[in-house]
Amino acid sequence: MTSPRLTCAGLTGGHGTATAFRDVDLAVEAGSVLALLGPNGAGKTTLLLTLAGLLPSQAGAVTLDGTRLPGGRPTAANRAGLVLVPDNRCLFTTLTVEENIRVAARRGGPKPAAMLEIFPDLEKRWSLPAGALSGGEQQMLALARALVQQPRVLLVDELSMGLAPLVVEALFATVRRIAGEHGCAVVLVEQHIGLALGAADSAAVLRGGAVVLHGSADDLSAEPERFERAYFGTAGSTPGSAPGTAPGSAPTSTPRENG
Ligand SMILES: Nc1ncnc2c1ncn2[C@@H]1O[C@H](COP(=O)(O)OP(=O)(O)OP(=O)(O)O)[C@@H](O)[C@H]1O
Repeated sequence: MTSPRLTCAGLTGGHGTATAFRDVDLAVEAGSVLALLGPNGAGKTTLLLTLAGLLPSQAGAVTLDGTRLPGGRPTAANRAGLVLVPDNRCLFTTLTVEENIRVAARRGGPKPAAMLEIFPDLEKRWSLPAGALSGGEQQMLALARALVQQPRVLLVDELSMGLAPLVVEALFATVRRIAGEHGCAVVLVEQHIGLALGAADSAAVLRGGAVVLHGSADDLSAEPERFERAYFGTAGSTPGSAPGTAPGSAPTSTPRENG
């Protein structure tokens, strides 16, 4: 039996001595997408930064293909194949699109132009500074910079931030393609619940630093009331925040509700 591409077990972390999330167990298979959802301040970004080694964990372990990663060591995590696309995209705004990808590329890896196969819209922007791109194009460039590193695990924070839903939908389709064709495991931290569940294989809801619901994306989409209870901690509904109609919502397994 093969181990999942990425796991965390009993992972607890935060900022300094303050704990932002605790006892998180997750597993993501190669080629699949996990959506990490939850209200503001739930601890999603802090968890993602801890998985990427940018913050030290307070307890627990992260493994990649069965090998434990040293906590709090971003370079080691990156060398092992973990690549983070942060919510601020981290582009060099005065460098061209091509230069942005080139500085991220690894020796012996794909050439920057190979990224045009996945992001053809960047071709007409190839020689422009990244700062001159639209928000959606900048997000494509951020993903291209990640992909040129041939990630085994792609961690994406708030892909949808500041973008129109149609642009987000296209980007999620690209992320799905990246997972499928490149066989990497993807963790998406997202506020856009419906679109994220539509793009993901599995999802976890983090609230108050704890995973309160975890299951297949189809199952979570099929049970909006249960999802909202977990997400908001109440039985009430908030228009526009419920998971949208994810495709293929037939249940395949029962979502796990924790508290
Ligand atoms: N740099 C920091 N220093 C200290 N505490 C922080 C820092 N960043 C975040 N926190 C705290 O950690 C907790 C979790 O924040 P985090 O940003 O991980 O949540 P989130 O679920 O990503 O929220 P959002 O969806 O609003 O981005 C919050 O209580 C927040 O105030």
